[in-house]
Amino acid sequence: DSVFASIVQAPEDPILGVTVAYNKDPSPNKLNLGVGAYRTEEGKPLVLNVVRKAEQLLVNDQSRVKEYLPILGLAEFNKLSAKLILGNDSPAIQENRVATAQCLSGTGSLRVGAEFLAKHYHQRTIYIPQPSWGNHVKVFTMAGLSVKNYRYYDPTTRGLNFQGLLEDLGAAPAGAIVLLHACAHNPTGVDPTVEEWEQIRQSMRSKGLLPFFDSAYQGFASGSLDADAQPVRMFVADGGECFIAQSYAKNMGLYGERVGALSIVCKAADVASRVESQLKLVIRPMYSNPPIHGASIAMTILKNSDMYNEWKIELKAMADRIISMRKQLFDALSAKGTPGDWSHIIKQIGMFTFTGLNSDQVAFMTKEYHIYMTSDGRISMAGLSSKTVPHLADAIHAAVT
Ligand SMILES: Cc1ncc(COP(=O)(O)O)c(CNOCC(=O)O)c1O
Repeated sequence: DSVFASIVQAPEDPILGVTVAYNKDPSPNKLNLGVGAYRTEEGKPLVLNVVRKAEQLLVNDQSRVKEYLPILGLAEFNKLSAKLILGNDSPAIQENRVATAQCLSGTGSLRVGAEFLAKHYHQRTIYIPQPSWGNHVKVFTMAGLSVKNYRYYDPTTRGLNFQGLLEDLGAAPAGAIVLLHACAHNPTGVDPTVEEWEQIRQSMRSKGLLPFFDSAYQGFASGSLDADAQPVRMFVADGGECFIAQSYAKNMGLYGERVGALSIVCKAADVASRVESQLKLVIRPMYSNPPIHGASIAMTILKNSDMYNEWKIELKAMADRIISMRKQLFDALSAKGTPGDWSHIIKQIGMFTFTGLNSDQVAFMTKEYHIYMTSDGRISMAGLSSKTVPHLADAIHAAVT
């Protein structure tokens, strides 16, 4: 018999498995609020107009070939990605202190950064928020880091457990790596305020903790690329070092193109160039070099000011639609007099609302109302439309009364 006869069936991914269950449901009014992918008011995936335009330019450009990219990817894409998150006037960029590699979207950027740290950094412990994106633990563990948690979400206030966060980071060993969601925390939608970020920065720098920013939603939380990059820029402004993983999946809608970048901000230019050379040794045996198409689309948009501005308008429209879904859901529950305080729905930001519904209530909503969402009570607001808000409000109302 097969040499793999003893292999057992793996469980479905907690997030992607929701879509598998949704697809199997024959109900006409089923609603998928699971995976964090933007949907229009009509419930359809969105390809940004500016992305279509960029693709058209690429297709029409007869000079383009399909040669291998360098190990670190498209150099101009890397420069433009660093500028996007660090700001055009970033001293770190001007002083050539940033090593950037085009990676396979956010996940690939996190993984390459983790493998680099496991190979070159003296501390192998990474602290991630409790809760965090479900894939974080696996990405870092697979890279050989040991994962610990720092308190982040307070279920009683459905807000930030700021004291717990400071205590846990204060108790971390000197030099420990700390994963920080740059904006729009997944799954809670709870972000520190600017003042709280400043306190976090001071505390981390005083202990020499190494920040690893995960920026998967820049521009998606507030609608402003600069506002959503503020926390990252505060840390980089102090001259310290940090890792930044960027994803263009959500804010450019390039999900399946796997477009992202890892930037390592170093204290000196010669360090950055040596770090960059070592990044190549991590990437070469992993996937050799990154895919050309998606990064070419992103680069075309980022380098052309008209297209960049068009992108900003479309990005804000997506963020605004999500914010209006928050308001509509909150208003619908208020109108129904649904028991409980639902103000967190409009206080939280980004793609997700951490409803506070428990797994039994989620299971009830799936069974009775065909609402598909992760069992931790997270709903992707992008999956809602004005037409479907009443159905969700009915389900939540029934689940809590
Ligand atoms: C915080 C965070 N980091 C990184 C990523 C990585 O995304 P990608 O590798 O697609 O760029 C994601 C994407 N999340 O996927 C949607 C969901 O949670 O339902 C993310 O949320």
